[in-house]
Amino acid sequence: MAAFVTHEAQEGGGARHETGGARPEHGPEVSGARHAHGPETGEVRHEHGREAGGARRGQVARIREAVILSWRAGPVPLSVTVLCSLVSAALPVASALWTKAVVDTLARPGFAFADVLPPAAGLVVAGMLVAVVPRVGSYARGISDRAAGVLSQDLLFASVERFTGLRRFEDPAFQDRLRLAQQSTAQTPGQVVQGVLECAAGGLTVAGFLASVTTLGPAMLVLVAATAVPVLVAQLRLARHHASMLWKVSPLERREIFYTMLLSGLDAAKELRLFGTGPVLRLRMLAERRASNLQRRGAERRDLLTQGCLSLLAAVVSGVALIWAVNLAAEGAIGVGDVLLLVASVAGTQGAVTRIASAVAGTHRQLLLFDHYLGIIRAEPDLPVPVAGHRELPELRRGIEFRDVWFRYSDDHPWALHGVSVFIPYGQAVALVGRNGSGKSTLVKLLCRFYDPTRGSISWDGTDLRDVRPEDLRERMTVVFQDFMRYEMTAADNIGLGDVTAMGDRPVLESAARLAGVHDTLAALPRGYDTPLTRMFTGDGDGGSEEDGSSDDGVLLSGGQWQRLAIARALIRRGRDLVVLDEPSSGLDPSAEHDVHTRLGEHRAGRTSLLISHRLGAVRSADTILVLSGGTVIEQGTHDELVTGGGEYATLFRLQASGYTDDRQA
Ligand SMILES: Nc1ncnc2c1ncn2[C@@H]1O[C@H](COP(=O)(O)OP(=O)(O)OP(=O)(O)O)[C@@H](O)[C@H]1O
Repeated sequence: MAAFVTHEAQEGGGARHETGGARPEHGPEVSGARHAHGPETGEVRHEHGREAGGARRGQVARIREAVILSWRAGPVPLSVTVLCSLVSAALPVASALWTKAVVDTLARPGFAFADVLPPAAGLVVAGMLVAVVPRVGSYARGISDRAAGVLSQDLLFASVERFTGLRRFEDPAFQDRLRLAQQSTAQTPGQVVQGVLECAAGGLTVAGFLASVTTLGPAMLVLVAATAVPVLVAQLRLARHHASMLWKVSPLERREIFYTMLLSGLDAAKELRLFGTGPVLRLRMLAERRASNLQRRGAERRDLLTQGCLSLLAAVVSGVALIWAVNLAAEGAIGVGDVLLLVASVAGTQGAVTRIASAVAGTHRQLLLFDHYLGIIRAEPDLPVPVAGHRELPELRRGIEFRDVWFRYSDDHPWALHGVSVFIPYGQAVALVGRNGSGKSTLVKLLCRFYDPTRGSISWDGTDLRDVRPEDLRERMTVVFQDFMRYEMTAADNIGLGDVTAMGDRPVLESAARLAGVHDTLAALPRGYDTPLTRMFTGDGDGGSEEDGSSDDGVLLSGGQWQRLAIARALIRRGRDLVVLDEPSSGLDPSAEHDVHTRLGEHRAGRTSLLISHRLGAVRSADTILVLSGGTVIEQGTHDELVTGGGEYATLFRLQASGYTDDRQA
C-alpha cells in the first residue's frame, strides 16, 4: 500500500500544470523584487509585502475572471467538464464502499448470490463510468480550453492595439509582461478552471473518504488529516520559489532567443558567415542557457527535496494505518471489508490532498501569469486622453506648428530635440536635412504622435495634437518610414496594408504600384501581385499547386524593390492632408532615385509634405528647407538662400556636389 500511496502522491505532486514544453511564468509580486512601471507606462505597481488578505481577495477576483472568460468562450464544454470532474471525484469513494460491501457479503456465512449482486453491479457501473467519464471530460476540457485561449488571445491583442504610442513597446519590462501574457492566453484560463475543479473534486473525494473512515474511529481521521497540512504548505512554498525563479530566468531566455534568432535567421546570415562571428554568438547563447539552467536546477533541487519528504511522509502514514488496521482485524474489532475500506481511504485521501495541493499551487502560478495578462488588458492608454474628450481634427488648411518642442525618449536619455519651433505651411513642401542623429526621424515620430513632446506643443491648424485621437490624426496622413516594413506576405498584401479598404481593389493597388515605379516588377513575378514575397511559408499548402501551374515558392525582392513597395503602400493612402517621406529613396540606384523623386514630386504637388533626405539634390526644390543639428533647427530657407548663406547646408551640399564633379575638368 505504501508504494501505491507514494505513487499517488508523486503523481499529484508532479502535476505542475505545465503543458508540454510551455513554461508557466509568474508575476512580479512573488519575486520579492520590486517591479514597478512608472506612471508613464500606466502599469499596475506590484510591490513586495502586499497584505495577505488583499492578495487573497485578488486571487479570488482573478479566479473569477478566468472562470468567466472560460464560460464566455464556451458554456457547454465548460459545463460538461465540470460535470465529468464531479462524477470522477465521487467514483473512487463509491467504488471503495461497494468493494467493502461485496467483501463483507462474501465473508458472511451462507450468503446468497442475490445479496452480492447489487454492490457487484454498482462496482461494474463504477468501472464503466471510470472508463468513460474522464475521457469525455478531457475531450470537453480540450474544447473549452481552446475556446478560452482564442478569446483571451483576441482580448489581449485588441488591448495591445489600444497602445497607440511606441513607448511601451520600447520598454523591456513591458515586452516581458507581454510575452508572459501571451503564454497565459495559451493555457491560463483553462488551467485555472481545471485547478478549481480539481480542488472541488479533491475536496469531494476527501470528504467522502473521511466520512467512510469516521465509522472506524476518530484516530484515523486525525492521522490522515495531519498529513494534509504540511503537504499544502510545502506545495505553496514550492510554487512561490518556482515563480520567483521563472521571473529571474525571463530576461536570460529573452537574450537566448535573440541569439538563437541571429544564428538561425537569414537577416544576420551574411555578416555572421563573412565576419565569422557565429562561434562568439553561440557561446553567448549557451552562456544565457547555462545561467537559466542554473536557476532551474536550484528550483528542481528544492522540488526534489520537498517532494521526496512528502512522499516519505505519505508512505509512513500509510504503513502506520495498514499495521493499525491489520491489528484491529486480528483482534476481530473490524472485518476484512473494513480493512480494505481503510486502505482505500488512506490512499485515496492522501492522493486527493496531494492533488488539491498541487492544483492550488498550479493555480497560484497560473494566476500570477494571468496577472500579466490582466495588467495588459487593464492598462491605461499609453498616450494621455484629453479629460474633456477628444476634439475633431479639421482638414488641414493653415499648417502644422512645432512650438518650442523639447523631447527625450525617457528621463534617462539625453534630449533628442531642443526647443524646436517650426511651421509647415499648408500646401507647401518642407524638407528636413541634417547629420545622423540630429533628430529628423524623432521629429517625424512626434508628428505621427507616437510620442508626445516632453515640453512644448505641436498643433494642426491650431489644434494641439494631444487633444485629438491618434487614429484621427493618422487617418489624415501617410508616411514612408526610414525603417519601413517588409511584410512576408504577397505583393498585393504589401501594398494593400497601407489602406485596408483598398486591399481587394486590384486597379487601386496597381495604380499605387505604378506611382512608385514597381508595377512592372510585380506584374512579372510568377504569380503576379499574388506572389508571396517570402520563402518562410513555402509548402504550407496555401500558395498554389503543381496542378494549377503555380508554385508555392515565394520570391525575394531586392532592397530597392522593397523600398518602392513601401512607397506604393504609402501612396495607396490617397487624399491625405500630409505626406511624410523619411529617406524614401536611400536604397535606390541613381536612375530609380531620380524616377521616384520625380513621381513623388508630382504626387506631392499642391499637398503639404515633409521630405527627409540625405541626398540634398532631392530636396533642393522644396519650398522650405530646415536644417537640424543636435536636435535644434539651425538654418531655414530655400536651397538658394541656404547655399548663399554659407552655413551647414552649404557645407553639406558642397561636400556632396564635389563627389559628382570630375576633377579632370576642373
Ligand atoms: N527609440 C529611441 N530610444 C532612445 N533614443 C533614440 C531612439 N530613437 C532615436 N534615439 C536617439 O535620438 C537621437 C535622434 O535620432 P533620430 O533617429 O531622430 O536621428 P536622425 O536625424 O533621423 O538620424 P539619421 O539621419 O541617422 O536617420 C539620436 O541620438 C538617437 O540615438
